[in-house]
Amino acid sequence: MSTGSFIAVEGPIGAGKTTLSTMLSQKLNIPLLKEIVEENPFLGKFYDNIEEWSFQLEMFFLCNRYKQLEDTTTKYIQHGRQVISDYHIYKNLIFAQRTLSGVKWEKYRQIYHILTGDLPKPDLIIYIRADLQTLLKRIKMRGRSFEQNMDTAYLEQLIIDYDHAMASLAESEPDTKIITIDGNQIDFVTHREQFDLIVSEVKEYMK
Ligand SMILES: Nc1ncnc2c1ncn2[C@@H]1O[C@H](COP(=O)(O)OP(=O)(O)OP(=O)(O)O)[C@@H](O)[C@H]1O
Ligand SMILES: Nc1nc(=O)c2ncn([C@H]3C[C@H](O)[C@@H](CO)O3)c2[nH]1
Repeated sequence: MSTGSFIAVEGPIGAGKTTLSTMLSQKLNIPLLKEIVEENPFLGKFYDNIEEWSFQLEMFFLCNRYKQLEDTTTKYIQHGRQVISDYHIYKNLIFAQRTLSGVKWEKYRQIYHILTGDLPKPDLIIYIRADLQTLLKRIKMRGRSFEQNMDTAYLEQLIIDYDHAMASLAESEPDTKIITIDGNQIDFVTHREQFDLIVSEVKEYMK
């Protein structure tokens, strides 16, 4: 596998992962793996009642991502082909450790490690950091109905959890390069030159 074969874009809800990974995929002509959102049967129920639906939702995300990454291995990674995804499998733990507790968390944690132990890890993570105001603004602008009454404390906690998770990944997977983008300041959607800077940085790493 060449350096930078597998790129993952990460960040809290509404940070711009899908937007940036789609733009990079088009610009660099790399296939894109996208999260399943609209077809997720538990997401709406989850936001109405987190306690009731969290286990089903976390398992759904985990199984979907497992399947996608398994396919990615055979289709792209084993053949040294580049691929970009709008998530890192580790995000399952970031969310699940907040939404699950007790026996359910323990069961989930064990299943997570069994399923993901041999999945491919990205060579490069692009981490979009953004503060609460920026995320709320983008979630509102995107307008998915089930996200409009999201508890701000949940989102605020996720922002902190993401910072911890990225620091932990940097330590546990030192071979993975992490590029951190300040999503409050850098607007790669409306300022083309800011997107071009990200592209240069990614290309530099992929050499
Ligand atoms: N840098 C940016 N500047 C302005 N608007 C942006 C920027 N990035 C994303 N957006 C807008 O914010 C909204 C959320 O972006 P996007 O769907 O890419 O986020 P996401 O991180 O993939 O979200 P989720 O975690 O829900 O999957 C979209 O409407 C998108 O057009
Ligand atoms: N609980 C929970 N666990 C996950 O693994 C997870 N991944 C994404 N999401 C939520 C965020 C957006 O609303 C929407 C689209 O990303 O789905 C998740 N929620």
